[in-house]
Amino acid sequence: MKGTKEFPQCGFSNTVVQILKSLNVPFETLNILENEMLRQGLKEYSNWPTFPQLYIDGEFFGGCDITVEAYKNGQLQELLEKVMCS
Ligand SMILES: N[C@@H](CCC(=O)N[C@@H](CS)C(=O)NCC(=O)O)C(=O)O
Repeated sequence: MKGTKEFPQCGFSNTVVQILKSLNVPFETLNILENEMLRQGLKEYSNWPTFPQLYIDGEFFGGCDITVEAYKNGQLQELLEKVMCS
């Protein structure tokens, strides 16, 4: 993401952080603004051109829009429950 969970530096990144915090799930963040190699490398790895990028259980889930949509329709909560209980 851009910034950290303590100090998001972009509104899109902040939105995803707030969703994860509201769901009370453990998560870590990496600040791509501090690492240009990570910034470019993650875009290639996920084949996704922007940040934030949410990974759940090591798998790319989506950016901000996808996360918000999945949160609203309950799919995000469902997936997180599955992953946390496995
Ligand atoms: N629609 C995107 C919004 C995120 C976005 O547009 N991020 C831009 C601007 S903060 C970005 O990461 N651009 C590539 C870059 O800065 O390397 C989403 O759903 O995540």
